[in-house]
Amino acid sequence: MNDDSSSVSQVSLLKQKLQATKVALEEINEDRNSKLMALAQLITQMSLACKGHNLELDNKLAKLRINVGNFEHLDEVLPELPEIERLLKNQYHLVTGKLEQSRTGLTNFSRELQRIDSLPEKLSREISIFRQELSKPFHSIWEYIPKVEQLIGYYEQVLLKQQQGEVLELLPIHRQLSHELAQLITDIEFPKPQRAQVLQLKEVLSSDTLQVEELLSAYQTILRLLLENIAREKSTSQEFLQTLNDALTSVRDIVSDSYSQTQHSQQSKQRLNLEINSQVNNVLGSINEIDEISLLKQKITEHLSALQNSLARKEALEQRETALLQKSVNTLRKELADLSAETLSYKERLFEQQKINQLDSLTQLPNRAALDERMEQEFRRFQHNQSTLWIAVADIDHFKLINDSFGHSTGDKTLQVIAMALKNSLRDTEFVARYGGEEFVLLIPDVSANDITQLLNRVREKIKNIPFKFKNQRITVTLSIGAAQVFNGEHILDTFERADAALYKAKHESRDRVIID
Ligand SMILES: Nc1nc2c(ncn2[C@@H]2O[C@H](COP(=O)(O)OP(=O)(O)OP(=O)(O)O)[C@@H](O)[C@H]2O)c(=O)[nH]1
Repeated sequence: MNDDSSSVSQVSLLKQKLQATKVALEEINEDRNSKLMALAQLITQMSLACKGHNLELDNKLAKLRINVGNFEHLDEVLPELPEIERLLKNQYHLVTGKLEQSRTGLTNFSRELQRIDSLPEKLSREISIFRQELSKPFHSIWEYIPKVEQLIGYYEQVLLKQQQGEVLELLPIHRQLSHELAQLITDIEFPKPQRAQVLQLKEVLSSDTLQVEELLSAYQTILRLLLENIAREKSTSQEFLQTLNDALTSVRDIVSDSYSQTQHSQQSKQRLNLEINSQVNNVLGSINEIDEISLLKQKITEHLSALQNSLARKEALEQRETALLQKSVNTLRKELADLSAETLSYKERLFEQQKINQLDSLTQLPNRAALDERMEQEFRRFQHNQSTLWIAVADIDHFKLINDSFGHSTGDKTLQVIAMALKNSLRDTEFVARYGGEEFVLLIPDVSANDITQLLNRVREKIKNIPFKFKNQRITVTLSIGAAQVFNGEHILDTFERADAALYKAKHESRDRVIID
């Protein structure tokens, strides 16, 4: 019994140990599985990181991911591993080679960047340090990418610097060109539809913030406008010449037609005249030869009838000739009337163009070309009549200040108002032109030396009293005027010089005054 009970207890002990071992084994299994799971996850992640470099490697890694995730097929993984390892090694060498190539590329590019002349010194130093860093090899793509970013950053800075350089670099020659162009378009007369655009261009060209691109584009626009005008003018002249040519051709045709018809009827007439003469001779012959009165009567009647017939033909011929002549004359008259209408309209257009060419587009006062013409006329009149003639040069005081304080377009409006006031303060026989900028020239005939100062001071006061109001500010605009009388024996251009010198004096004697030389 005792033996039996001890056997039972031994069996029970063994059972317990077995149970404990089973539990321990299960724990080991679980532990192994969880470690394998972690390993499988690591392999999966790593293989995913390698994806996309090499198709063969990708396939192997995909298979590996599936098999390590499934423990039952773990054995199938083992034979594949050496091949995967070989592919990975190859891939590693390939990537290292590529990285090395990229490093050389970056080094070359950074060296090129450093060669740029306008490279700021600070940037050049930064690139030198960058190049030193590039001397160490890259181990992974992750070292390469930031370097590329860095280099792109330097490149951007270089571009920015160059762009800024281009924008800011408005050389004195550009300023001079813009002023010359602004002056040029003031002197040229543009047709009405183009004027607003030209004034706008002038404003751009006079702006302090002018950019080179704006200057170039202004040149381009003005050139285009001028070419358009030339083409228009050319086609107007061509149209006129064409009409003239057509009219002359048809006149020539009419004249040559009527000439050949005249020739033809001249021959017919000669023939008829011969006929008539011979018929008259026949009558005379019959009178001489025939004595018997009844026979004579019969013969003469025959001759007279033939004569009548010839005369009727001659009359018909002459009527036809007159009718044709009338027709030719009518056609010629019509052609000439058309031509003269066309010539008149062309003359009017030319005259209009001439008038436009002599007007200043901003102020609508006569321009410098008109002034030259008028000066010559007045000078001739002065020489012929020995009358008096004055030249006055008037200049707005501190006009630049108006532009600078209130803008160029306010300056333009001021010029327009003053121009109108100047024009209205003169008599019809007197003349005012815009000489350029804020300068006007007056030609005043038939005024005595006593009256000229008073006259010009009246003009000066008139301008001074214009109630200008800019930006709610009451502004007084004044004029300085210099004047001189044309002397006997002096050329008018010398008088102009003296008037200009007098203006210079007025400017230096605190402005807003008239000085007579
Ligand atoms: N708005 C405008 N300004 C013009 C025009 N033509 C010339 N100007 C400006 O007129 C100004 C003339 O300046 P300055 O020659 O220094 O003469 P100012 O300021 O009148 O000074 P003083 O003549 O010495 O009293 C410049 O700023 C020119 O740009 C124009 O058609 N329109």
